[in-house]
Amino acid sequence: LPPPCDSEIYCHGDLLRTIQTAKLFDDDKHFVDMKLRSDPDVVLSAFNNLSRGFPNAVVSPSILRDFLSTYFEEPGKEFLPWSPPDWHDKPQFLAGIGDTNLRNWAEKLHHLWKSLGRKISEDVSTHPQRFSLIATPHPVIVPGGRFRELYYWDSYWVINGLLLSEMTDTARGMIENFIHLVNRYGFIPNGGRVYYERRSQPPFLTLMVESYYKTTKDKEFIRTSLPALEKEYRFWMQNRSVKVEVDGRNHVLNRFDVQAGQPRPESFTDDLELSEGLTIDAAGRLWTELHTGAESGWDFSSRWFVDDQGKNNGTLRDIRTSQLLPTDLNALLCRNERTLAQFYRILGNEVAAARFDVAVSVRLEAIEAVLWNEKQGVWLDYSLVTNTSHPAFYPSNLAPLWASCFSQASMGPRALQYLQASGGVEFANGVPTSLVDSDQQWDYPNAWPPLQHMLIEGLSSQPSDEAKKLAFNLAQNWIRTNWLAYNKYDAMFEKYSVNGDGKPGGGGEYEVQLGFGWTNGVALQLLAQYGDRLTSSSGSDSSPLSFSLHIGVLLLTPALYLF
Ligand SMILES: OC[C@H]1O[C@H](O[C@H]2O[C@H](CO)[C@@H](O)[C@H](O)[C@H]2O)[C@H](O)[C@@H](O)[C@@H]1O
Repeated sequence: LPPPCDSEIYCHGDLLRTIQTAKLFDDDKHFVDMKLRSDPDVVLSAFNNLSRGFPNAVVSPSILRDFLSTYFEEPGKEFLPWSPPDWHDKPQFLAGIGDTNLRNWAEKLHHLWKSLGRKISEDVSTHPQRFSLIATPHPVIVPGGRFRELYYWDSYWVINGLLLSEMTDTARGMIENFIHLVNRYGFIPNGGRVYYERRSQPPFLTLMVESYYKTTKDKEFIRTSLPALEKEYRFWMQNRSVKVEVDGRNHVLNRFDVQAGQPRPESFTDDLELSEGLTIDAAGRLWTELHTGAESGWDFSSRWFVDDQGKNNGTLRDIRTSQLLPTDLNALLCRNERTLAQFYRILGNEVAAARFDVAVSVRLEAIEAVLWNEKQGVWLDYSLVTNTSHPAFYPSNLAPLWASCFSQASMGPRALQYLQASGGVEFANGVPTSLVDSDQQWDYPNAWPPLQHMLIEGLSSQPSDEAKKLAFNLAQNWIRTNWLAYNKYDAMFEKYSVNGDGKPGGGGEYEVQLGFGWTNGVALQLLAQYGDRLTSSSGSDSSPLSFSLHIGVLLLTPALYLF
């Protein structure tokens, strides 16, 4: 299997292994974000000379540090400070927020775009071989903290926030960057670094264009974007789809599936340590699945663990993301297909629109046959190992509601019942990513902004008052959590804990990050949608009693959640 990219500095080879395993930095991402002072051949030959001076010996950390300061620059040098020129005071949506505390806070969130804007230095385009950063034609809004570069699915919520902030030029520039990346790679990499080059993230480009169109009504932008949107769609259908037979009928659904058989450069030692004791083949399979888990955006989660018996169980060593058909990815592709049909219709191209109508019908049939679980009354990830559903609760089980991709009207109310009985909406500080406390960051007790938003949007689009009320309660809980944390820490976080009011999330392989692109985007969207009703002072109807009972059950009987 190929390495994560071709670069012998940033993606494979002795230099990468030596520096990362010497653990000179707290975070492996530090080294692979450093800029070269000379071209790679010069640096590689200097490194070979250096190691030749120490036959059979480990080069000492101080010599490696000297080597790094001679040949590399600290991360971050590839950007110039950039304040988006279309930023202006008091975008209209602020006036719709009734609660004065929340309105003032929303204004501060609107200000944060200025601190997250980055312009890429021209040096990156003229000497690409000296950078791990991938040059894009327009400036970007980054998530923040260690995430110094653009990220794919994060940018959907960032762009929605920018559009509310009336920063349409910045939003358009970000979309054009992604179009540029599709044209260059045939798909959009996970993020703007060469070490993300072999994997993508959940495909949100079509929905970014939809958001931009809804704000600007710019048909011409749809026309110019469509070839790239089609190209990305083809990538997912040709490289990330699989045939599955259920009840004697074949269906095609999508999965995450990356071909890169070495440790992730930005988490090199984590991946190496995780593979200790495995054969070379088994280690290669594990690394491939780690890349695949990262492609899902849920890196990492017990959602992807499959033990020897094929059960949704185990630890990170049991990660088998490629062996699952995820509900959310398929709901997203269904929404993409429907949106592409609408785009073609807007442009008057009925033939192309009909092609995507057919894709939607085929997908709806597959979602019903493979992902809908009649017993639980919800959609569940489907295992290619056991040909059965994975029964645990994840907010992603409700993604077809968000995408409006279900074939029978009764499925909406049944999914609502499932959600209410699942235990997932009992928490006053957000909906956890799962009910399994695995110490991975995409698991209990962490709650992530995009998942809250998809759930709330899905519920609020349902016809029933009950679903709409739940959507509002979840929005109120989430805003309260973000707001309390902001007051305590003067910061927005990439994720929060459902335990404790205004507590940042944790777990996983890096410290919780501040900034934070998608968190700000989601908070602004909820403040705009529910601004007349949200308050800074109260929670929702969640009862503390059911919360503590739930925690009791969670800690005492984890096996319950496996069936
Ligand atoms: O370095 C570890 C991993 O970090 C990223 O993943 C997390 O942050 C991203 C940016 O906010 C987010 O898109 C992703 O969902 C998070 O899990 C990176 O995307 C991973 O590829 C990387 O391995």
